[in-house]
Amino acid sequence: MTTTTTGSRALTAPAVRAVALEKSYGDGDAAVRPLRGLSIDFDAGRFTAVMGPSGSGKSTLMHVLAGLDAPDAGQAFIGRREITGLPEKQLTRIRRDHIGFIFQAYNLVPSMTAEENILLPGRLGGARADRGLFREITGRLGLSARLGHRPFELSGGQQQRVAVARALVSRPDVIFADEPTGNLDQATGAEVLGLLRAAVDEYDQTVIMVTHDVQAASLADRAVLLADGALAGDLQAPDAGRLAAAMLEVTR
Ligand SMILES: Nc1ncnc2c1ncn2[C@@H]1O[C@H](COP(=O)(O)OP(=O)(O)OP(=O)(O)O)[C@@H](O)[C@H]1O
Repeated sequence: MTTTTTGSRALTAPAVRAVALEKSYGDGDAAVRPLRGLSIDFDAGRFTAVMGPSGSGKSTLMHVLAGLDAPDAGQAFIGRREITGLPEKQLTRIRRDHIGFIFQAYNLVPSMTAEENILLPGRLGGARADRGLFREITGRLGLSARLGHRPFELSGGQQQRVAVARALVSRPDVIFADEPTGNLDQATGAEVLGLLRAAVDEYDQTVIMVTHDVQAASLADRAVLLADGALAGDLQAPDAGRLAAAMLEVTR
């Protein structure tokens, strides 16, 4: 495995940390508790898959760790920095400078072209995009001919690829990906997973990816399993067979 460190990376291990996170929605009989005292560390420069049954709290965890949603109790850290309770302005800066997101709702700006959407995080931060990297990533994702299109002119899968490119071009310390291959054909999905793997191996970034796909998760260095808002499994160098067995165990 080749690992090139950038030298300027501000984060030290763990890159992301959750401490006793609690989150619930609604009241009384309608209440759901997607996070129930969840604690977990994600080491820097590693690719971790997050698996678990539907409703086990995976997306909620990602939103809380990325500072997009506040927990009811507990703490979330990006590097050494606690993000829980930070004012929105500081959270925005941390997200812009350190985090890339590939979420199920792609959050593309409707009035902007694919190219403008991809370059948006860098523009907000005043950083100049690396054009070579931009061309490589959009080329590998099959977006070169679509860069002038706005989101409504793109298919769901193309919009998802724009969101993937946007999360990668600014080379953030941490990439949170929630089902990043959900809408893609097998070949494009494999390309996305390859880019995420390369972000870790070649650029020392940290990737945390929610997936239901044991094949996709087997490309990760580690897989954690959630059940009922708590940690139910933790596998190093997971293979698809062990993952399928572990998933069966937690869905029982
Ligand atoms: N904003 C919200 N308001 C109310 N309930 C919510 C909200 N977000 C999530 N939930 C509920 O919290 C629970 C956990 O949801 P979450 O999306 O974290 O699960 P998940 O493991 O990602 O599921 P899936 O694999 O189906 O995407 C679910 O019961 C869901 O309906």
